[in-house]
Amino acid sequence: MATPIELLQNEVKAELGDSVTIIVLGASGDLAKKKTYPALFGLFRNGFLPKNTHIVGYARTGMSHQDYLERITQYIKPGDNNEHKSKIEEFKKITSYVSGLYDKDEAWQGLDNAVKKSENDRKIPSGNKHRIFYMALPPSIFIPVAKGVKKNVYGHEGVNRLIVEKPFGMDSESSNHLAHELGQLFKEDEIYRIDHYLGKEMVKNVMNMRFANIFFSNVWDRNYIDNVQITFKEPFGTEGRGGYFDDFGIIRDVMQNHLLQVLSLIAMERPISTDAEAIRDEKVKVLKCISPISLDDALLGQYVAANGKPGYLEDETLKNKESRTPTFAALACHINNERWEGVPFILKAGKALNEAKVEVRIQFRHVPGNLYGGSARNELVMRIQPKEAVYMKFNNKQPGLSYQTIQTDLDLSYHKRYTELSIPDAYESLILDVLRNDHSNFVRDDELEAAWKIFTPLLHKIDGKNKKSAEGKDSGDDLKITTYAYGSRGPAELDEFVKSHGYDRTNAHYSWPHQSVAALSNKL
Ligand SMILES: NC(=O)C1=CN([C@@H]2O[C@H](COP(=O)(O)OP(=O)(O)OC[C@H]3O[C@@H](n4cnc5c(N)ncnc54)[C@H](OP(=O)(O)O)[C@@H]3O)[C@@H](O)[C@H]2O)C=CC1
Ligand SMILES: O=C1O[C@H](COP(=O)(O)O)[C@@H](O)[C@H](O)[C@H]1O
Repeated sequence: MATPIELLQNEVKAELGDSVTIIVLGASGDLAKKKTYPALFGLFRNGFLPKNTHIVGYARTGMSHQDYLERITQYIKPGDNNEHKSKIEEFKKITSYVSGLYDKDEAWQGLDNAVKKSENDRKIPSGNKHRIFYMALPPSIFIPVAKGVKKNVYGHEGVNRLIVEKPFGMDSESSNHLAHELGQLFKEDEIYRIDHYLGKEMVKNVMNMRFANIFFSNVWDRNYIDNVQITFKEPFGTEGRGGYFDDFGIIRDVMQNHLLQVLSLIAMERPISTDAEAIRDEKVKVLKCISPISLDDALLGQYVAANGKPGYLEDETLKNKESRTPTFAALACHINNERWEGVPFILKAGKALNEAKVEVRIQFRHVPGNLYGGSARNELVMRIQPKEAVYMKFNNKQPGLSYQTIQTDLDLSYHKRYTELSIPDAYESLILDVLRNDHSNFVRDDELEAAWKIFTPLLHKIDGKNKKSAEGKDSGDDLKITTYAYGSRGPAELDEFVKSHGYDRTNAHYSWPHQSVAALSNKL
């Protein structure tokens, strides 16, 4: 019987046979060196790339072959054994670099010639000359690059796939424009819009957890769940990325995409199958039930200097030194359907906070007529990072002579349970999905449209705050942006905000990971 790894390898083979050319556009950039090439190496090392693979890097920067190899391997984790080191050397042999412009047909033809030469050198038969284009580029050039590729480098003797990185537009209008332009050039099934959160282990686990466990199905609705929080916390600011970040803000950076994707997996109905379109159909349906976020449901903040760390406005790369762009937001989404009416889904995200953490926290209702008085509410938490875990806060008799009810947990911490496991990076998993032609973990065009509708009115208000009129007023005057200290838990108003949306910590004196049993008994 085939192992899980062999099954995946077989799926790649069924799709691409023995050959593919992967073309990394923007190969000189940050994403390419930090994520794309290390992920490609991971796939190569584990035998997922077809045996006749070549990777061509393309960008404007002139680089020697040696410089290119050094650049693309600098973020590959150094292995502790010779086999790993020799794999890196083998990996270097299957890649080359072409330098050229993004707006000249001759330059693209130069790339096409290099790809054709490589295909001929590898003696790839017609029909198997598959080409995968990975756009690791700034969004400002997505459309011209897609046009150049389609006109000059698109293959006619095999399949073509185009991987696009976020951001997919700035609002509904620009996103629809991008979708329209890409749609003129590539078929929807050739396009893979990456949201790397969909490649994270715990995010991929949401469907398995929800739909492979009977005990969740009957409690997964407004009758049992009081509120859901999806939280993203980073302990560092925008240092060095202020130029990019200021045009986007925290909502466009991680909420409209990463956190909303997680929300749709938690909230969607059961798909008719695990087929990509079935899953994406359900995600679109639930997104369409969410009303645009109102001002009353938003708490926005920007970090200020504290503990020797600079405030957002002190970031040297920031052009607008009076920027009102939020670096923190808590937003309550309301899903107007039979399952979720009255259950707020609170998205919270911030830079320069007190810790690194991404999690989903589902808080259940109080036990009606509880025999044990005011016991704490149950919570189911999916820790996405760091240290993947699923834990359930639940109430239990205090072990020993006491009859008290105490809050404790059922804890599935991956690093304790799966000690031999090394979880692949999200990008590795997603590029493998492209090779297997599985769109489940990629964003469909109508999903994007529905997602932008939820955020665009609020985003336009925020954008208005950065645009002052002649009288010095801004068009977002009714919108408050508060401050919080670098390294804090966020704005002081946050606890009140989540409380006002139902989050209740009465009698919850316990925090995960659990205290030792000895520590508990000492407290008796
Ligand atoms: N960096 C990261 O960690 C993440 C990035 N992303 C997304 O990935 C994509 C790429 O990001 P990243 O690698 O950081 O981007 P970079 O700014 O590093 O750009 C990638 C390459 O594009 C070329 N380039 C940059 N600016 C321009 C321009 N104005 N006109 C033409 N070419 C330009 C440069 O190559 P050359 O000049 O050599 O042609 C550069 O090396 C973006 O869409 C980003 O949002 C998503 C998640 C994380
Ligand atoms: O897309 C983005 O995500 C990162 C966070 O990704 P993670 O995998 O490290 O959780 C975020 O830092 C960045 O601002 C944003 O553009």
